[in-house]
Amino acid sequence: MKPVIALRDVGVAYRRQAALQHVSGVFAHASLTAVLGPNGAGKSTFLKAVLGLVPVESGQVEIHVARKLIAYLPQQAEIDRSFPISVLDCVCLGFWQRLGSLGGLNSAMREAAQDALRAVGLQGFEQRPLGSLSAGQLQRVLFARILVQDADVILLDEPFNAVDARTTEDLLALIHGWHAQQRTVVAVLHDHEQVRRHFPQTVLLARQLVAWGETAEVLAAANLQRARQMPDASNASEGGRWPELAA
Ligand SMILES: Nc1ncnc2c1ncn2[C@@H]1O[C@H](COP(=O)(O)OP(=O)(O)OP(=O)(O)O)[C@@H](O)[C@H]1O
Repeated sequence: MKPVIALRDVGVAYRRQAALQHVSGVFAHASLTAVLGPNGAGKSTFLKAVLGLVPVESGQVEIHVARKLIAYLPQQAEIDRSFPISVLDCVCLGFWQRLGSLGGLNSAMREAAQDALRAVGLQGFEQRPLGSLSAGQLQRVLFARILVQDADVILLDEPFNAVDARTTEDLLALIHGWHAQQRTVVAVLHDHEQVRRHFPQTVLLARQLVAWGETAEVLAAANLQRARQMPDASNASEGGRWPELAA
């Protein structure tokens, strides 16, 4: 399979403190990959390094797709929900990279944004201010924005955080839809069982790369044990899944 993104011995540091070291691997075209690891393992940093949002201190990130064809969903905590914008306008931001700063929205785009809101179950929410939404509704809006973005590569940072089971199922269905359309999807997640069920490939991080490949092999007990031994990994992720599954 054609590589879309390749990392070669990538390292990232914040104020000289290493957050990621020696990460090498390839995302193949149309792959569906989870990024797992304990809190502080460098998962968000990994996505940001791929996107060029943090400088790599060593190694290289090779991107074999136009930057405007990469969509990114940051963690909800990084999104300014007080920004005075309607739900429809927020979805329309997904067109921005195609339009550039001077392009205008046309009626076809507004219709596509409405279709996207329908697809995520938020018909009728068009004029609601973003700040009035629940966490799950906001995540649906952000998925609608990715739908209109029509990206080849989609990077999601903890897309199911603070989202209920029903919304998670709906959003997982969208992810499977993107995968079926031959898009390359990478998601930072915490729920190992969910990863085993839905994500064929996994990157397991613990400040360094523990393993990258087929999910069943990556999530072998020995690898989970190695990830757990990362300094500070005792702060078990979501429901204590690290100790429970690594045993
Ligand atoms: N902007 C920053 N400045 C300084 N240190 C940072 C910054 N961002 C992250 N770090 C540190 O880098 C390390 C990796 O952080 P990162 O957010 O990538 O981990 P993570 O695996 O995504 O964690 P979590 O599961 O808690 O979201 C942590 O020790 C974190 O404190």
